[in-house]
Amino acid sequence: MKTDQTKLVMVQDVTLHYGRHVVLKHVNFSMKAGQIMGVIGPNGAGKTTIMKAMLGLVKVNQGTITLLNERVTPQHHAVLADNVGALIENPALYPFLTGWQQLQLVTKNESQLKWVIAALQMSAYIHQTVKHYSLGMRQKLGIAMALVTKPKLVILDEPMNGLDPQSVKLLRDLMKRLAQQGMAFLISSHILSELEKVIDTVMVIDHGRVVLQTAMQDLQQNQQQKLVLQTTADAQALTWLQRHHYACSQQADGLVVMGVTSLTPLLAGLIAQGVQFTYIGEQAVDLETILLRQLGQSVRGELE
Ligand SMILES: Nc1ncnc2c1ncn2[C@@H]1O[C@H](COP(=O)(O)OP(=O)(O)OP(=O)(O)O)[C@@H](O)[C@H]1O
Repeated sequence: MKTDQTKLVMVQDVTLHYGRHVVLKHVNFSMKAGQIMGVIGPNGAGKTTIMKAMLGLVKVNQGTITLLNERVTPQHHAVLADNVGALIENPALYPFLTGWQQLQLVTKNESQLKWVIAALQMSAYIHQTVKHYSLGMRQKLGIAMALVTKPKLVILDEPMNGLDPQSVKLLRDLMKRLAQQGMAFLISSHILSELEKVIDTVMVIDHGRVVLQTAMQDLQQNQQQKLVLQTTADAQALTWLQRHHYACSQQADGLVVMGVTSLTPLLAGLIAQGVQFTYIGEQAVDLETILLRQLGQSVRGELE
């Protein structure tokens, strides 16, 4: 697989309506090889619909979608066959086939089949008929069908559905490895805490509009650092910090101090007061909190 950095996918000004209901409104984004983009948004926001449009499963009313510079529409989608793997909603599986036989519907290449079965740790049940599979086993098989040919782009709608924590980690690590080899992923999920461990770019859709699209690194860097201190004398420490103009508050996990750029004067000052530390750390800010803050700011920005 080539790690081509040029645009793999371009979605330009896509608008789509079902009857009078406008489901996607002027959606624009692009993806390149090796990118892992997360799509998040409330129920009914349009996440599945944009994925379906990219797969030529629904017709857009305005705008264009291209993959490797070729247009994708319900009538014109040859480029998808060799380059895209997808799992949208529930995997379409034949109950009386075995997992192996299902995978063979996608490819007969034995080394690819063996690779994906080992990568997703499915060998214990791959020769059982699918009607005996649990929800998580079916989901893994659906993911395996999307990955087996190592396509350039993999689209996964809620891939963590029904997976146990071990399988979630397995999938996450696998996606990261494949992305390093150049495979691009577009993934939707409601489990933000899981998504943030794997994606490098996040796109938030709300009411059919892209309301935020940003690199995770930028999102995290823009956040103010928060220091958490647990001490033997919190009240005394708080008084000293406030007197020295630190923005701080007493919270459940300790004293939280915002925007600390240099630790030494703060620690030296408190130690001089006789305060002893039982814990010093950074407060982790999760994706949900960051996004809510960012979205709050952008909504405020629009109102102002
Ligand atoms: N075939 C259809 N005909 C009419 N309306 C549809 C159709 N498919 C989806 N919709 C509507 O389009 C909107 C977007 O649906 P979509 O499935 O893309 O949302 P989503 O963001 O994936 O939601 P969820 O998180 O619940 O999966 C919803 O209001 C839905 O009711």
